[in-house]
Amino acid sequence: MATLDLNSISKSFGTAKVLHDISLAINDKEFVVFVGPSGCGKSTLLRIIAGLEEATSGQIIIGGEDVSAAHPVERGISMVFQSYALYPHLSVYENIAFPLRVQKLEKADMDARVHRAAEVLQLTDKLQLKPGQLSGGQRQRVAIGRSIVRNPKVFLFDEPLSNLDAALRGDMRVELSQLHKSLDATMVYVTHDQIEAMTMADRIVVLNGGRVEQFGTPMELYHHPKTKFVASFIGQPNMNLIPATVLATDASGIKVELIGGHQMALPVEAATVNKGDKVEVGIRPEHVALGDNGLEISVNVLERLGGVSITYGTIAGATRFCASLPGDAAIKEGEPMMLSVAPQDCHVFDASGDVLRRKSAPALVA
Ligand SMILES: Nc1ncnc2c1ncn2[C@@H]1O[C@H](COP(=O)(O)OP(=O)(O)OP(=O)(O)O)[C@@H](O)[C@H]1O
Repeated sequence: MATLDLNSISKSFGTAKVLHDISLAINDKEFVVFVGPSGCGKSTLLRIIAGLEEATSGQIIIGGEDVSAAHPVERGISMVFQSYALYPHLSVYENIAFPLRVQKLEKADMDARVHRAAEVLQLTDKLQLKPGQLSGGQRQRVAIGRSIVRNPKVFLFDEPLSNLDAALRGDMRVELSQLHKSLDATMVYVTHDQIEAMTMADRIVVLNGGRVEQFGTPMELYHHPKTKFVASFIGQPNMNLIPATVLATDASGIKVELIGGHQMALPVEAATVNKGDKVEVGIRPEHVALGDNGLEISVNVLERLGGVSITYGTIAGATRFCASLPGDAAIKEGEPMMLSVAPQDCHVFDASGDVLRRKSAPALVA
């Protein structure tokens, strides 16, 4: 069993507190991704799990055992870095075997483990080559091979794909997901790329300013973001946020007027807002349709991608609005378009950025 529990982890560098009381329970064999903007503390948290950095307070529990004070090599973890950190003068075989030589493993056992890792990573015919003769993706696979042979309880990845070009990153995402399935291992993966997070994770931790904003499955974060920060971080293109004023509240929801004058009845809990309050209504670009009676958008730029038409424009001449419409939508750059959106697809955020919980029943105020 390789569960990983973080109990109230905090970290300060001098007077700067960069991690605030982080507690997470990661399941055995789970693929968890830490995501967030630059400087939010992702790498520091990963390095604390690895034992490369010491937490100011809190505990790291791996497989039920408190390893907070243990040396990195005693924690049963293995870390893959963004820079592959391969030895250029050693062959692929020797690079993968390196940690086993340090452990003074018997030759036959070492040979078997290196070949098994090479097979999983499709590097068998590259074992005699030097890193300089490999592509970026192949080098990263060698670095992963070096971590596989140690049979760690938990794999840690720190932005392992960010040195690769976009196409190769896409291929490696798929390979890493397959690797996770074939190794049946617990993996923690750091990235600032929300597409990597959405496609690979069983669950995602969204970090913001050293705090956990939300921990959930990709679809929980997409459909039920708890904060404006999560809502705008997850999903591509980003969620639109439209300033609005609360006109009325009652037991069935709230009625708002969006900037530009469009009024909507939205089925959300009204407990934390009052008439006259400013809120923001979040609408995903893919949750709109061309319609007669709705939001009026001036289209500034139109991108036709074949399968979808993406428009960038404004509401009321100021608030930016992006729409993603299926196929060759009947719209033109420089012209206004009317969009409709279903109330149940709207998210409402109060002035502090917290979401107003959606009501399960779709009853609306009149
Ligand atoms: N050794 C250090 N000494 C002082 N401050 C540090 C140190 N390491 C990190 N920090 C600070 O801690 C904060 C979090 O850094 P961290 O590298 O964990 O962020 P990150 O989310 O991984 O960012 P990025 O995506 O840019 O790598 C930053 O403000 C950073 O400046």
